[in-house]
Amino acid sequence: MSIPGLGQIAPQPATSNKRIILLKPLWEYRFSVPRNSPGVGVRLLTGTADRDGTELALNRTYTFQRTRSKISTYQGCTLEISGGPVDDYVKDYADPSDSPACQFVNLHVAFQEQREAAAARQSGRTAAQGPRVMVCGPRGSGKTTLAKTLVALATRVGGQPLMANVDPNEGLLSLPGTVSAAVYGTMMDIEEPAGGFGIGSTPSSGPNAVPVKLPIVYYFGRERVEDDVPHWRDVVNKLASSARAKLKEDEAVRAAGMILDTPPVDLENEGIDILAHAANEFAGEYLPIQLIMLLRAIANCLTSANFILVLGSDQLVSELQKRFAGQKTSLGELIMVVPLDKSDGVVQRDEQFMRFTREATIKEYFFGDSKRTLSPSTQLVSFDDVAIFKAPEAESEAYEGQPILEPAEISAEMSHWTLAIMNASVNDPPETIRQAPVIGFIAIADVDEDRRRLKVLSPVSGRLGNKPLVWGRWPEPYINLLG
Ligand SMILES: Nc1ncnc2c1ncn2[C@@H]1O[C@H](COP(=O)(O)OP(=O)(O)OP(=O)(O)O)[C@@H](O)[C@H]1O
Repeated sequence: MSIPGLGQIAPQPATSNKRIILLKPLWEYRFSVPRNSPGVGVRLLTGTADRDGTELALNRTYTFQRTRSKISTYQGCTLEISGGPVDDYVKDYADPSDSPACQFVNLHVAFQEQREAAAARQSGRTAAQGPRVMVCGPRGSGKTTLAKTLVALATRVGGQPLMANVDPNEGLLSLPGTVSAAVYGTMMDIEEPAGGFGIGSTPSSGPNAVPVKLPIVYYFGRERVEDDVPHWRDVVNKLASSARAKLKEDEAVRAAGMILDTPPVDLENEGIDILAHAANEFAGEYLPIQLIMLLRAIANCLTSANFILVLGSDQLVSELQKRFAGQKTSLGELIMVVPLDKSDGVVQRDEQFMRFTREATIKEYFFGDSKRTLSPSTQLVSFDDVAIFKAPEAESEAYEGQPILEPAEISAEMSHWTLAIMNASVNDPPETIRQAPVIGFIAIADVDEDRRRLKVLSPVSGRLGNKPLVWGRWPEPYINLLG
């Protein structure tokens, strides 16, 4: 029996859009999946291949959605590509040593030697420390890709490195607007858009294809470091002490070391001359220089980075070399500034794409994705039963150069914003609340000012009343999550 109307649809001929591509050693299959595409399927038929360092299993079809990335191979491989639409091409290298991947793998080998030496020394009485690597460069130079690759290669040989991110523009295992760190002791989920660095790799009430990672997250609530440098420094300091504690207490993590992803450094507009000025000449005025100082602060506070990798900027290399030449870490190691080529495959992601990605990440946090459906709880909460804080505007009198929090007046303006739930008590001083780790996020679905009630979307059920919520200024409130 057929349902009236539906039985009359003519069967569609099955079309196959499968193609086979061959990659020689160090070639890349580069792809960009448009946002309305159901995804591109990639199946490894022969050889070995990886996405940013994490290997593909043989004969399994991986589906990549809303991402721009690459599949690389060290030994050569054959791939079957299906689905789409997708913009893609094969990047060949007449001389494989021209591929930036060669530099990356050489770096990994050097770090691995340091890790093995650290592990060997650890069996004695000395608590040895693996490499602490800071990745920096201009916007869109491939920083996150390199950091991800180094972490993936380390975990492939059994290491458990600590990955930290202090660029609030893209969250690591968290929503944008945060800084975070996590130990990577297991493989990454390469199918998720961020390739193992996304929110889909964290614990949730749904099933996970690969073991989840447990990040420590601090809330910045701004897009760029320059939007509130003092607060960014505070949260980075907090993250640094958490990272230090982890490296101290866990021998496996200490031996594997740390990889740190940093915000983009923009030198182009100011020029290298400015960089020669002394620190007191540029207080707050020249952001690029300020950023370099901040990078240095990170290097110092995150247990002394002993390698600074610089992607695609000779200017930044020379500036950092000047600043760090001959300097040693607190452990007495020389700080090495290593210049690296930027891959020509790195995609410049425009604001529209980034906005779409942010929206999709927030949606995924509450509702899951195609592999894992989550059911957030919807709660009606009285204005009197929640404590929401926000930072005063930098220009306001309450700010006075110091970032503090003040109780926020609940109004319709809050609709569709995502708020951070802080691991603190509502009675704690504002500074403690602002610098507390984040437990999770809620979204304000609706504000009923007449009845003084909020409609809140939360990943788990349970009262919100005893935890302070912080309302940042970014990411923007553009989604109506309940449709
Ligand atoms: N060789 C490559 N081929 C294709 N895509 C690539 C390649 N390398 C990097 N990408 C993609 O380019 C985009 C930007 O790379 P990445 O995030 O590593 O740069 P970034 O320097 O960290 O960016 P930002 O400055 O915005 O933080 C990502 O989508 C990444 O997957």
